[in-house]
Amino acid sequence: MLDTKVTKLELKDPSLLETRAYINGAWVEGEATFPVHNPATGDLIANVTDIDIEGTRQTIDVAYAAKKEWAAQTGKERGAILRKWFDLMVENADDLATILTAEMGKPWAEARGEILYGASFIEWFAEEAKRIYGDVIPGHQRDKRIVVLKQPVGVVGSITPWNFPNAMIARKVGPALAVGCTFVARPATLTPLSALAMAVLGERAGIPAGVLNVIPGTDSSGVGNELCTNDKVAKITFTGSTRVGQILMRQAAGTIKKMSLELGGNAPFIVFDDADVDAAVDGAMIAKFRNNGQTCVCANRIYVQAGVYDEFAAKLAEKTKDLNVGNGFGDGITTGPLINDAAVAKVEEHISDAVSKGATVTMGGKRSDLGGTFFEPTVLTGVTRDMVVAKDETFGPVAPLFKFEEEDDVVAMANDSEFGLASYFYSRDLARVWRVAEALESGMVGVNTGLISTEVAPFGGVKQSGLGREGSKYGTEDFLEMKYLCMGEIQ
Ligand SMILES: O=CCCCC(=O)O
Repeated sequence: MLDTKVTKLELKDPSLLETRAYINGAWVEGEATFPVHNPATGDLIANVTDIDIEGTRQTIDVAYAAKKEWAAQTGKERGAILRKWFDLMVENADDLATILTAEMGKPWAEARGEILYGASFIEWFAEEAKRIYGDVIPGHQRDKRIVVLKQPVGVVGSITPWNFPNAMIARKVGPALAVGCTFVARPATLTPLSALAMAVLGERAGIPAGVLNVIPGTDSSGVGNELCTNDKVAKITFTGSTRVGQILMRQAAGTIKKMSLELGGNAPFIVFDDADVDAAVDGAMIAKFRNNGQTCVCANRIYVQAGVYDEFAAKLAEKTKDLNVGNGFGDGITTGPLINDAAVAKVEEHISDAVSKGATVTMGGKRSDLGGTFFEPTVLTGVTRDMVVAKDETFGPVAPLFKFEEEDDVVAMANDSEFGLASYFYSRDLARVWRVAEALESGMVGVNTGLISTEVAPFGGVKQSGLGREGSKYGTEDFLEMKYLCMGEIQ
């Protein structure tokens, strides 16, 4: 039962809980609002301004008008503002985490970790702002010199998901603003408050009017379509499902926009006989149960070689017992609720399909006694290729264990997916480490680790997991155009 009375959040700085849209440096109250609820309790946290297609169009105009002046600033000037923004995020990490947990459900400590992770992208790109280098190419004729300039693409439209309401925006807006683009952010309808709180701090950091705009709302497909078809938007950056990514790509084709797409995954996690099994169990716990399994890089298929299968399965089940499911504000909680009923239904379908085809539930397997969308962390053994979990991303706390015999077979099974975002494997054989790392068809490979996300590395996928990379020294490239000057001699 969803509440209709707003529940007050305990914040050191209550002004961070902003419910208005942020457009052209002003806080805009819309005529319509929409409710944001805490998925752990159903409590109403806020009624947020609902920006429609017309409001989106006006915001794009504003961002378009602001782009010339912002691009004219030096990298050092833009970087200084971003650095201030980073400092403010870190200073306010507790409150930002409280807002994040309230709207998304992840445990408060994990939410705080996300805030620092998000902030790290702002810091990284504050530094990169000074390093947008061009090139000088030796001329192809005696009287010619060739110079390559890197210029900001212009207005960036950003569409981000509910599972990382801070970090997914941070790693898009950081590079965009660093190189001189202006930004229109459309946060997920379920989690707009983290994005608005970031904008509050962005304003305090001195981001000029029109450069950063945040337009929450409910008409996701209408606003997405406007961002993708509006001539004034030069680039779309999106994190979300492959299905929606395909729609956006089709819509953006009409105006040939640059696209960065960080889409679905179905990550294999492989444990070879020669692995350190305890380390592999620890890695699997992170890769599988981080954010309650609701992460695009979460391990979705766990392949364990026959010689260590039983040991690994027993140890993983034992560790899973330590997870503590509950309201993310509770002490010692490691695992929050799933985001909504549809997420629970998908998890239940995947488990019942696997069990109907012969899998065994060795841990969890059902809704938690806490009710709502809480679900018991689950381990399944005896999982086979014909089960839905082998093909579909579960996006929930289910660890399905497949048994394999040969390296070639497991690499073939791991690659037997239209997705190619992340993969993980554990082995102590150096030759195998290189062989398997090179053979896996994914943009990122965790070798003897279950956690690969950092601002210093290029995050992104191959195949239908997306286009482009976020973070790292490569992270600015998708926000830049290259222009070459062919310089003739002046006679
Ligand atoms: O769902 C995708 C979120 C990616 C989180 C990360 O950076 O690890």
